[in-house]
Parts: sequence; structure tokens; C-alpha cells
Amino acid sequence: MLTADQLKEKAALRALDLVRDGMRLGLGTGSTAEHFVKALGARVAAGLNVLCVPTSEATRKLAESLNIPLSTLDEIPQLDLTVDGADELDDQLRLIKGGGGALLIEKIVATASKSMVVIADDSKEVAQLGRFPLPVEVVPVGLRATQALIKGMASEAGCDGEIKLRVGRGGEPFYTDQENLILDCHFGSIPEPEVLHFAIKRLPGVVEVGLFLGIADAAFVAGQEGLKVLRSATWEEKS
Ligand SMILES: O=C(CO)[C@H](O)[C@H](O)COP(=O)(O)O
Repeated sequence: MLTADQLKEKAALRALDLVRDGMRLGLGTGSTAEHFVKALGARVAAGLNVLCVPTSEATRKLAESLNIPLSTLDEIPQLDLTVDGADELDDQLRLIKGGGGALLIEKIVATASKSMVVIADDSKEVAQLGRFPLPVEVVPVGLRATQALIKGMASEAGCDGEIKLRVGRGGEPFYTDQENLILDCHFGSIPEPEVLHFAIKRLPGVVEVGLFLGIADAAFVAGQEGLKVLRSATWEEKS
């Protein structure tokens, strides 16, 4: 019986098969992405040539410690591949992300990539998104007003539930790398993710919504029975 962490590593190592010499890569955030970065670091130490854009300060520090060559999207606006974890995914490759608070840069980097591949253990697979509280990144100014607006818009989109300001370990508000706040929306289920995304995203205080729709091209999902590959209609794995 493999532990959840071993399953995450298995998915991450599978994604490493996609990496080719000379690629420009987006590096995700979180414990699953960490396995990928560490394994990539070992390949770089053995001579692989890649240039990578991290999606968070935590990932940048880890990649730097492994001597992985780093750049920014300002210098390389298009990437070949981004590999990242997810908090939830459904069978249409729709995701909830942002459990680690890096959803804004994760979405920018994934969208700037020719392909985005998700790595996860099978506890992240759901029939309907929403069991995991949906993270919404908001600017600190007008927090309570934005929170109330999100509640109203979400309710119209069929999603009700508590919306909580994320706090850090010491009980103080959690700030993202961009000095924004996160509202975790405990909806339980999201019947129409596209409708909800559109409804919340257009509010002025909202920076980004943790729904990744039409962004992921494939997912490697590791379970006790083996590794499952989910593919979008257009994704082809190059051998
Ligand atoms: O979206 C994320 C960070 O913002 C992560 O990818 C997500 O939270 C999954 O994390 P983990 O791999 O640790 O389960």
C-alpha cells in the first residue's frame, strides 16, 4: 500500500517523462509539484538543459537550491510545458487550485504554456468540483464588500456556503506572494463551474479565481491500482 506522498511522487515522476532537453518549463507549487522539482533537479545535475519559471517564492527557493536554471515570464513569455498539482480535478480536466495560495501565478504560468499537465494522487479526483473550498484571491482593500459580493454572485450561480478569510498558522491573515488575501469558499459542490467563474471573476476586488477551466491538457493521477492518464481531446504525448 503506497502512502499519499508516494502516490504524488509517482505522478510527478511520470510527468518527468515529458521533459525534453531545451524545454522551457513552468514549475508548479505544493507538495506534489515539489516531487517534480526535486526529480527535475536530479536530471539537471545529470546534464539536462532546461529553463524554468517558478509559480511561487517557495518553488523558486527550492529550484534555486537544486541549481535549476530559472527565468521569468517577462523574459520568456511562452513556455513549452507546465507541471503542477491540483486540489481537485474532474473528468473534464477542470481544476480547483490555490490550496497553497499560488493560484494567480499558477494560472498565469499555465496559460502561458503550450501544455499544462496536472500531477495528483487519486484523492484529488472528484465527480463534481467543490468539495475542496474554492480559493478566491482578492485585494485587501474593500475585503468585506468583496466577500459580500462574492456570496451574492455565487448564490445566483447555485453555490451557497461559508466564505472564510484564509489565516496563517498564527491566526493572522494569510498573504499571497503578491500581498493579496484569499477567501476560501465552502460551497460543497459547484454545479456549473463556468457560470460561477464568470460571475465571481468580474467583481472588481477579485484578482483571480481558483477554478482552472480549459487550461489543463492532461493529468497523471496515481492510485493504488496504478497510474491513470486523463487527456484533453487535443493533447498528444510526444515520444
Ligand atoms: O494549487 C496549489 C497551490 O496553490 C497546489 O497545486 C495544490 O494546493 C495541491 O497541493 P498539493 O500537491 O500539496 O496537494
